[in-house]
Amino acid sequence: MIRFEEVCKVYPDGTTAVDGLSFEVAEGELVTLVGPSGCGKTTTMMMVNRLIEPTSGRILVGGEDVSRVDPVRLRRRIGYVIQQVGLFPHRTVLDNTATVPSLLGWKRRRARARAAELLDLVGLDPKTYGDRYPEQLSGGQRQRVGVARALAADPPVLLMDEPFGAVDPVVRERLQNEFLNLQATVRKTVLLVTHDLEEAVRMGDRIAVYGHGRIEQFGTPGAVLGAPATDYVARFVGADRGLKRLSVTEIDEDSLEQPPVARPDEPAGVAAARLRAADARWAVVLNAAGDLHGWVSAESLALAGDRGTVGDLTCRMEAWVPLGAPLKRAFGEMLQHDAGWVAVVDGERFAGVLTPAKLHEALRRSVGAEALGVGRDQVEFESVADV
Ligand SMILES: Nc1ncnc2c1ncn2[C@@H]1O[C@H](COP(=O)(O)OP(=O)(O)OP(=O)(O)O)[C@@H](O)[C@H]1O
Repeated sequence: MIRFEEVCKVYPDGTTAVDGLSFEVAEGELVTLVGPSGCGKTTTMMMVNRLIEPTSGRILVGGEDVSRVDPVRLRRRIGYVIQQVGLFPHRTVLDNTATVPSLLGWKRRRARARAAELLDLVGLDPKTYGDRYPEQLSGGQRQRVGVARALAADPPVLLMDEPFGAVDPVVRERLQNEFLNLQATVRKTVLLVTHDLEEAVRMGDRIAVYGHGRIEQFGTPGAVLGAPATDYVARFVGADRGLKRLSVTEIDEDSLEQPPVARPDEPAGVAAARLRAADARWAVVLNAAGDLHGWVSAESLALAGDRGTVGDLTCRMEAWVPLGAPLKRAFGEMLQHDAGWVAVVDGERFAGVLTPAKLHEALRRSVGAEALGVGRDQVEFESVADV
């Protein structure tokens, strides 16, 4: 969808900002460009919408050489989100959002209706915020308007230059997650520039790690963190890449342990005997459909003796995560609840539990698989007991 072919940019003063760049962003893919300050990320991005012209090489968008498209028309087809947002101070939020549809000649009513729809999509109630001016918004809200405006004319391509750079880390993480949810629906082809590796890893389907004017490695976040292609990339991703991998490795069903199970309507004594025989200290409580009710300790079952059912003694499950969530989230839940394990659910269905040992095993498996360049499903590893 976006294709760079041997693109170079040398500024008039002789600075080579981009040096023979070739890569592709597939339709619906989000690629992050990450690297230290001054390595050519912004130059790369601005050549796509012709705010900067390359010295040599070609850039294609949707198969069309951008140098043959009128720049103004081109920019209306490409959403652009920048750190400073660049909202018009004297226009309301609604009018700011409707900018591109209006320029494209949409009728005023249609443009404003579309803008309201987009504000809603980025989490700003158009009735509350639509008539405000940019200065009456928080930094995070302004960024959301920036995203809404870029999406208003439904461009297939979105360029984002440090889009979440101007807000504090907490708001930043929230905006990143909101954007990822949005992207799951709108599926734009996105090129996102950042100097923050965490952001690149969290947001990108693939990451391009920039050295000076060149891509040092282009691959999935897992591959870049797990198997840095060069010393430069290894230094850039840093020694704590194992920890960063927690953010990109998903919890899968194979990584889970299956603890003993009890039913809510079961007599406490029956469950107690079963747990004793299995030498287990607790069981998960599931209903007949396999949905998670909570957990019960062997101790409370033993104390109850012949009185009552498992359901009476069931405790709420505080620490749980959905299947497919990153390992980092499971780790966070364990720490937050001071728990030795965390339940994993697939919708309502209980899928298993993740223990620290299983978490470690899953992490090792994903690092090993990426380093060998083989799919995770093709790899068999020793179990925790063998380690
Ligand atoms: N108009 C210009 N004239 C000369 N050199 C320039 C010009 N614009 C940028 N450069 C140089 O080109 C190189 C790449 O700049 P660019 O802005 O693309 O980097 P970047 O990776 O986006 O950096 P940052 O993260 O700091 O924004 C830098 O060395 C910069 O000084």
